[in-house]
Amino acid sequence: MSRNVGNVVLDVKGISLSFGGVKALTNISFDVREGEVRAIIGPNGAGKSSMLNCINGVYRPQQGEITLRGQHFHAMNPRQVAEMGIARTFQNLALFKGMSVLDNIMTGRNLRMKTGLLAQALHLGPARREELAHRERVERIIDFLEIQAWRKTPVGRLPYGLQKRVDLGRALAMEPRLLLLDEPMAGMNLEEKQDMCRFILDVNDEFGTTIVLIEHDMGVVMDICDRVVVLDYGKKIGDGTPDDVRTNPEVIAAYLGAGH
Ligand SMILES: Nc1ncnc2c1ncn2[C@@H]1O[C@H](COP(=O)(O)OP(=O)(O)OP(=O)(O)O)[C@@H](O)[C@H]1O
Repeated sequence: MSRNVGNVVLDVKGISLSFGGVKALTNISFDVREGEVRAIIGPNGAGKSSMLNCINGVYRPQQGEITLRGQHFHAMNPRQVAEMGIARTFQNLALFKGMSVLDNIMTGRNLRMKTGLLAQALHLGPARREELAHRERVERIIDFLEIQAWRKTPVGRLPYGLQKRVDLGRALAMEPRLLLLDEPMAGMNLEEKQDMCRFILDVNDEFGTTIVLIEHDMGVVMDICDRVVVLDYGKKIGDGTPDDVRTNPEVIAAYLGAGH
């Protein structure tokens, strides 16, 4: 991969997380560099989603620390993490099914809205102007993701692959510098996967967004990622380029053992 990768932006150090007796993550460390596409892979239950949830402030690990551009965010809630420029999409879509594509993506702008809800509801001058500016940005995202034809369609009526694209749009509306994608290709057919890969690479290329993604499809991981972290039973068993991890005996054993 010939991508321009810079300094470390996200530094995960010695993270351990348990739920009662279940150790979801044990002493996990890895870093993410500016501009790279980084994957987290591993068999089911390996701890991948838990790791993303630690990064975006949903879970508070019992041990370890995470820094974004040198700033600690151990005690931050998801909103504060989002304000630092981290957005994410979810494995199980969390869209408002009855709302249009446009309105769903608009919800991603909430974080950036300055006027209060009351002023917005009353369409007061500054609120109206602000809304128009947000609308413009959302329309640009809709163009970028090539979903103009469904702007007014309720999201629940769209095929699954398009819903995933809307979910990506909502995350992009937050103007993240670091984008976390939880299985962006899950449940998609080949064509939808190819489209999603193209959009992920375009986001990375055109907006310079750093991307961390969880993915089960090894072909996708090998094609679009610069470096890969491999988790198994909450432990890190591999970390390196796609070629490094593909030939790592521990990784091969974990996947064979899990029946992949
Ligand atoms: N909120 C929770 N409460 C209790 N246990 C949890 C919770 N979240 C995750 N776990 C446990 O932590 C471990 C790691 O789960 P996690 O969902 O992070 O794995 P994963 O690699 O994302 O799996 P999958 O590929 O199936 O999504 C599992 O044993 C899971 O049951």
